[in-house]
Amino acid sequence: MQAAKKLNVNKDAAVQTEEMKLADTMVERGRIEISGVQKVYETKKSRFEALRDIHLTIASNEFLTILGPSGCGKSTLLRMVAGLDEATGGELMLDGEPIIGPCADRGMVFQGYTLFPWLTVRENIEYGPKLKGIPTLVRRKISNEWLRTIRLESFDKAFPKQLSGGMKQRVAIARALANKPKVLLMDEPFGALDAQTKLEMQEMLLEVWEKERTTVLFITHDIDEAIFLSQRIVVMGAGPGRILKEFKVQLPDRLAPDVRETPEFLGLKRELAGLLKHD
Ligand SMILES: Nc1ncnc2c1ncn2[C@@H]1O[C@H](COP(=O)(O)OP(=O)(O)OP(=O)(O)O)[C@@H](O)[C@H]1O
Repeated sequence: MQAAKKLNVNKDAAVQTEEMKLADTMVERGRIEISGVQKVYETKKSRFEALRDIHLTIASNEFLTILGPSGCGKSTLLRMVAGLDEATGGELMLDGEPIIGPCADRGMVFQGYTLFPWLTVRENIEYGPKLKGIPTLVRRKISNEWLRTIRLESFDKAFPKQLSGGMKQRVAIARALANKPKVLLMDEPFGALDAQTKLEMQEMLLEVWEKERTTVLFITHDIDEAIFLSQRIVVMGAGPGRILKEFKVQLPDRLAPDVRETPEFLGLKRELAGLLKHD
């Protein structure tokens, strides 16, 4: 009887754990809703409409890229999602809550290197968890794992000035994700890198995203980069900034060495180039 009871208790606990796991996967984490957003820059003498009537929903765990020419308002939109800038019309929500300012639930990686120069690589990665009060040993485990993922284990004690551009951006990604944000916001993060390093970084980001499945909002004007990385691409046009069209990206095998030569990749590339040329 006792044994049966014990068994039952264990079974209940196991079922409970499974149910909790299931509930966890069902919770929407990192869903962004942008509804009718407008941005007007106004001074006493001038009025400039940077964004008009933007409607966009980014699903939980989605990798979405905004592609568009210089000045179409990509960064303005991303800054609003980050809570660094306010819309002059419309609404932005994260998981059903209005976005009213910056918060640790949105990690950011920009083109300019944004590491703390006075902290080592490991300290940069542990910065967010430390602010959250995570104990030293757990922080060490988190940073060890990230140092392995970004292949910089032997640079743990190095300072940002001792790193190459690509290495700095790897640390910036690790630092943003070590904090377990709901959303990762990336504004041309590889824009300043040489072509080869850029390709390596794109592959690393894809690997990390496959593992973490954080919602990513990525900004670029590089068509190849957008196709390689994204599940969906939203093309914006300028004057005023608005959404022109969106594309679902379906590639046979994204990490195959010849992915950029596949008919799917080249066909989409042609279509995107045509759209950007005619806007
Ligand atoms: N603070 C500001 N005051 C006035 N105009 C601004 C301000 N910030 C941005 N703009 C204008 O809004 C428009 C959109 O700028 P934004 O930086 O969002 O474009 P972008 O698509 O990200 O460009 P890029 O690819 O060159 O970074 C531009 O014409 C820019 O000049």
